[in-house]
Amino acid sequence: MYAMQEVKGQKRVSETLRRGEKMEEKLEKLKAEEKKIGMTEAWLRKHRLLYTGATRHPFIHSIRDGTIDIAAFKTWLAQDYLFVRAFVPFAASVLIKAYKESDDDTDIEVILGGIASLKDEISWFKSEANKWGISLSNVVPQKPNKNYCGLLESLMRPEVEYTVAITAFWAIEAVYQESFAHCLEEGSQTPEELKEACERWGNEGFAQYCQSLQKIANLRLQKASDDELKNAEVALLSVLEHEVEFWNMSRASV
Ligand SMILES: Cc1ncc(CO)c(N)n1
Repeated sequence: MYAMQEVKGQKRVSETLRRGEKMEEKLEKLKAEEKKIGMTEAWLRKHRLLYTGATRHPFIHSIRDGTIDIAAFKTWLAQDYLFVRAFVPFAASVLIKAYKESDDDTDIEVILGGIASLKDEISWFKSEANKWGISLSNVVPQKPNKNYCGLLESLMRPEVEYTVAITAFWAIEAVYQESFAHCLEEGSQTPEELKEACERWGNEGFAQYCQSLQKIANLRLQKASDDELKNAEVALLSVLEHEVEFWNMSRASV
């Protein structure tokens, strides 16, 4: 009898918590509408500290001020090569979701453009590794890399909605864009031999591609259900956390 009451009590508590979460999502949506900004911008404001942690990491600062230990850069390069290889099937899964769920043809074109440049990116990783004397065939993924690839795997599942997947996709690309663009800004002292790497993600074309992804995500989020909104916000936070861990991993290797 007592146990039954307790179960009912717990149910009530979790129901109340769920309602609270739903109200919070609605509030965020209203705030975004009021400020005439997209949902993604509203979330980046809400989670500013974490976003700054991912885009202004000490690893990035050390590239920008020229104090980077080249061993850390080499670790990052080798590990990111593995990450990008795992990112390709994730991007393909987003493409499939866009084909099935989007009513806007241009979504496919933006995502396809991203996939096409991944082919070029993989070639770049190979020649860059060659330049630094790294053999990519013997690289073992480190724990934070495995965890991040695990997140990609989970987001590839068919039951993950397009809105959630495209939000994560945008966030993954945007973190690199913001991080590496920072290394090329005026006053930066990025070593000459690292500039090409920074250019890959810090260039204007990549910035525009990220904006296109963000626009798609915002349009989808505007029409999303409370559940989708919640899942998309959680996916965004997971991406940011994994990005921080990825930088930490690269820096800790020296
Ligand atoms: C860890 C990581 N995040 C984002 C990108 C952008 O594609 C990348 N190459 N690697």
